[in-house]
Amino acid sequence: MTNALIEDLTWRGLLYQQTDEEGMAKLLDEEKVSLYVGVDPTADSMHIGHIVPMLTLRRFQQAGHQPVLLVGGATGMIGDPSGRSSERNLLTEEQIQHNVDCIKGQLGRIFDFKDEANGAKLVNNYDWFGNMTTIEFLRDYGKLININYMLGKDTISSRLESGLSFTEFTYTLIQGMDFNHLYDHHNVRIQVGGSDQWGNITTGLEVIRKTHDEEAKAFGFTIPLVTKADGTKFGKTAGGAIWLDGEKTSPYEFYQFWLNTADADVVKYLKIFTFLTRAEIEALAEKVETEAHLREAQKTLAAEMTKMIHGEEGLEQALKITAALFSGDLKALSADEMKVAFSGVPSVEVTKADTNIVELLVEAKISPSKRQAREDVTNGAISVNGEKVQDLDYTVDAKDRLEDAFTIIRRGKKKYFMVKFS
Ligand SMILES: N[C@@H](Cc1ccc(O)cc1)C(=O)O
Repeated sequence: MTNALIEDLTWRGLLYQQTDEEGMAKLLDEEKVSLYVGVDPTADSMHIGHIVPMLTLRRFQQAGHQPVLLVGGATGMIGDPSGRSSERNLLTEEQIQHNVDCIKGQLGRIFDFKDEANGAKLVNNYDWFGNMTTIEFLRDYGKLININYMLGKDTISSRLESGLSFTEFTYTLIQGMDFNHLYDHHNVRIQVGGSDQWGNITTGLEVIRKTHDEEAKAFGFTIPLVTKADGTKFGKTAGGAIWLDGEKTSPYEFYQFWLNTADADVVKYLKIFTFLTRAEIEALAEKVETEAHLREAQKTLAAEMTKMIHGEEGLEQALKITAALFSGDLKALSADEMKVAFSGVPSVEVTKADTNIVELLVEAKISPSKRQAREDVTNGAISVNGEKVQDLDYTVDAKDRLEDAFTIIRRGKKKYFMVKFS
């Protein structure tokens, strides 16, 4: 019998390396298990790369298994060298505590913590490392792992030339001890991680093997790196990473990020990121083939993701701003929404408070020359805060300042500029 969950994960392309494919499938057929994924609090928000293993765990939860989410209060203080070419800077304890709190809040948007049978559990590895002594660490755990074994790991060997501190070198053992701890105390049988976590996951299995008898059975698998068909890096825009925190990446920007997915990637992302069913995704895939210009798959992806992370309200705001920018009619937007809508547009500073529109266009380099600026105005190509301005003598002044701070100028159909007055 094939396991329906495994079949679904395979179809979604979520299984990369597995320590024991058959063993894990058998386990999942026989029992409801607990499984875990960890995240280090290196920032005060997760970004969309972090959520792929989380969403995968959520799929397990929907199938009746129990997710255990580890926030690395201890490991965050050490720094995982996996997938990094240089040593990390250490964060202070206060920063880490703050980050842990922020991340915990975000996990609530993805998981169900309430279900009596298999509600998600949250753990922090600082709870078992905070008071461990050096002697205990070296005698009880250091002895379990051979240096040669550790040097065999890509994440370690690849850093030997460029430099790797003893601190980061031990990271894999610390994470391995987590797996062992969760195995013993939370009955966790499977660890999931991004593709760079293979080395750390297998160290955990090694620790479990060494501290238990033959009967101990634990598994691990990694998830492939999310890629883009054009070869550029997924999840990054010119403005940086796409964060879950709405203050860092507004719901509108978040929505736009997904909406801009290429046709070549959109079906893959629907599988990885959404909880739409196979039939629903296949129907959308069909539309990418037959009526790609309608971008229904992208719109669905963007709506699903924005709703998941920012709720109905966030989605509504994103749709409202999107519609306003598309039609050029900004009147429906509040000053606050204007700020969100234009946070990504080029902002230019001008010095004079009250400026003739033509001069302003030139000074802010919105139009390339004075002649062009005049033409733009008379042709009706210029609007100020969404209102067309065709009068060459128009003065942009305090009445045009949104929140007393900025003015939105549009040139042509889609080019927006935020003008600030200094
Ligand atoms: N090392 C993982 C995070 C992690 C930390 C502790 C663990 O036990 C598991 C995973 C990462 O950097 O993504």
